[in-house]
Amino acid sequence: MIGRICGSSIPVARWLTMPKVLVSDPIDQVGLDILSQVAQVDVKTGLSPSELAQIIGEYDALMLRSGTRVTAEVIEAGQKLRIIGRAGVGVDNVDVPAATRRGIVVVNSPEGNTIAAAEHTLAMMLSLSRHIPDANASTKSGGWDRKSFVGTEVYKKTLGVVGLGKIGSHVATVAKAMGMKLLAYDPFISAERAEQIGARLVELDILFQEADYITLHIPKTPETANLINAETLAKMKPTTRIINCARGGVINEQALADAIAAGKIGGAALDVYDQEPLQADSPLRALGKNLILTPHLGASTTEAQVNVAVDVAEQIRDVLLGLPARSAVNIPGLYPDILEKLRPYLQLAETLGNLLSQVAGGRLEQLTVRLQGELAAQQSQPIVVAALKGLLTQALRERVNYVNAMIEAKERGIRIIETRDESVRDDYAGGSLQLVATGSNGEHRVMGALLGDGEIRITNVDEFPVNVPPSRYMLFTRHRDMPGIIGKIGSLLGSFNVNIASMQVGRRIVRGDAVMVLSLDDPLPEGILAEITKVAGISDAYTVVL
Ligand SMILES: NC(=O)C1=CN([C@@H]2O[C@H](COP(=O)(O)OP(=O)(O)OC[C@H]3O[C@@H](n4cnc5c(N)ncnc54)[C@H](O)[C@@H]3O)[C@@H](O)[C@H]2O)C=CC1
Ligand SMILES: O=C(O)C(=O)COP(=O)(O)O
Repeated sequence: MIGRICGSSIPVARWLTMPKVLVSDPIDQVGLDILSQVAQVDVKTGLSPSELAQIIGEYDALMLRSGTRVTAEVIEAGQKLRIIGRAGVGVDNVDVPAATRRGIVVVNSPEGNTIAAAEHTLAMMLSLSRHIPDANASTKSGGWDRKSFVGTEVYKKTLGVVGLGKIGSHVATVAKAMGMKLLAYDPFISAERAEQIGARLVELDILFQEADYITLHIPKTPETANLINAETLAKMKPTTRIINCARGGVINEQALADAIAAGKIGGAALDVYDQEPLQADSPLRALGKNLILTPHLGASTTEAQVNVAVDVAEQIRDVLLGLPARSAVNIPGLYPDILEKLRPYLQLAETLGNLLSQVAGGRLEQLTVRLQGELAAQQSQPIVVAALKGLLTQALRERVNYVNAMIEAKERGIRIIETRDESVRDDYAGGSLQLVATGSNGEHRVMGALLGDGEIRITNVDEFPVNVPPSRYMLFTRHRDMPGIIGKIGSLLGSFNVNIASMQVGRRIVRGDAVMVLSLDDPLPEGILAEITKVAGISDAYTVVL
C-alpha cells in the first residue's frame, strides 16, 4: 500500500524541507498524525527487505511493526536514518547491532500492547481447553455435535509461565484469579517477585514435568531458540497444552506437530511462528482440533494499536526535534530522566573527551574515566558514553553519537576503564571529571568541572592546573616559565590579527615547566603555529577546536 500523509496545516515550503518518515507496517492514524506534525510521512507496507533498501535512503526515520525486516543491507542503505521506531515490544526483526554501529537509535513501546498480548494468551488457553474454534466451525457448518468437543477446566490446573515479565506476569495474575496453580521459570526474576504474583519459581525441567498448561512469554534469543523441542516435549505430560504468543522459533514446530499427532502432547495454541507468514506447507497446518493457529494477533486490539502508535510516534517526533527518546533499546542507561539530570555532566564529559583527543593526539589505546568527589555518586555509564563521543568526534564527526560511541570505541580497540574516587575534595561542589588517554603519544590527561551555574571549567591539562572555560578555538603551549614569554606570544598573535579572548598559565613551580592556555576569537591562521614554536622557551604548541 502506498500513500503519503500530508500535514494539513503546514505551508508547502516548510513541508518540502521537513524530515521524511517511512511507515512500513499498518500504524494507527493517531500515530501518523503525530508524525505529520514534524515530518513528511509515507506509508508503504508489504515491502521486502530489498524493496525497503531501495527507498530507505531518502528517509530520516522508519516506523514499523513485526511485518518489516530491517536487515543490515537496509541499515546500510538508510544513510539518512536517525531513528527506527518499533510500534511494539520485540525488535528481533531489526538488525539492532547494525543500527547501533551506524548511530541509529532504535526505540520500541515496551508496555503498549502488554494487556492485548496477555488477553490473547488467555483466550488461546481457554479456546484450547474447550475446543471453541472447532466447535464454532462445526456448528456454523450445520452440525450440533455435543460429544466431540468435551473440554477440560483450567480451575485447579497448573500453569507453567516461561518468562515472568510484563505479559507473563499479567497472564499469571489472571490465571491465579481463575483458580490455577502457578509455576514460573525466569532466570532474571527473583523468587520474591514470583511469590508476589503467586507463582513458585522452579527449574525449567520441573515446570515441563508438572505443568498442565505451559505459556511462553520470552524473547527469541540464542538461549530460548528451540526451547520446546522433541527432548523437552518428551518431559511433559501427554495432556499438557502449550501456548505461544511470544516469539516463533522458541518452539521446534516439526517436533510439536509430531508430538500432537502422536498423542504425546495434549495440544497447542500458537500466535507466532519461526517464519512469518506461516508457510503453506508447514506441518502445523495439517493438524486437527488440538491445535489452534492465529496470525500474530497478540497485539491486534484497537487499544494496543493506539498505545504503541502514540508511544513510538512521539519518540520519533522527539528524536527528529533533537530531543531524547524514552524507550531506546540501544543506548545504554540513557533514559530521559537520567539524561536531564546528567545533561551538564554529559556536556562536560563530551567537551573533555574532545579536548583530550587533541591534547593526546596519535592512536588511542585506552581511556580512563575518573568520576571524582560528588560526581562519583552519579550513574557513570552515560558519562563514559559522552566522553567517548567527545573523544571520537574529531575522527568521526557527526557519525559518532551516544548510540554508537561505545561500539565505535571498542571496534578501534580502545580499552575503557571507569573509576570513581569520592574522596577527592576540590573546589567544585558537583565534583570533577578526569579523563586519561594512553596511546602512541604516551599518557595525557585533562580534568574539568562544573561551576555553580553549570558552566564548564577546564581545570587541568596534563599535570598543569588551569581554570579556563572551553571555547571554540584554543591554543595550548608548553614552555619554560620565564619573564616575557607571555608577552611574546601575545605580540606574535597580535601581529597576525588574532584576538585573544582569555589567556592563562598553569605551572607547578616558578620558572619550571608550564602550560599556557589561550581562548581565541578566531581560528589560528596558517603558519602561525610554526612561528610560535620558534619563540625561545616554547617546547610545544598546538591548537584545539571544540
Ligand atoms: N504475539 C504478539 O503479538 C506479541 C508478542 N510479544 C512478545 O512477547 C515476549 C514477552 O514480551 P514482554 O513480556 O513485554 O517482555 P518482557 O521483557 O517484559 O519479559 C520477557 C521476560 O522473559 C525473561 N527471559 C528472558 N530470557 C529468558 C529465558 N532464557 N528463560 C526464561 N525467561 C527468560 C525475561 O527475564 C523477562 O522477564 C516478547 O518476545 C515480545 O516480543 C509481545 C507483544 C505482542
Ligand atoms: O510487540 C511485539 O513484540 C509483537 O510481536 C507485536 O507484533 P505486531 O506489532 O502486532 O506486528
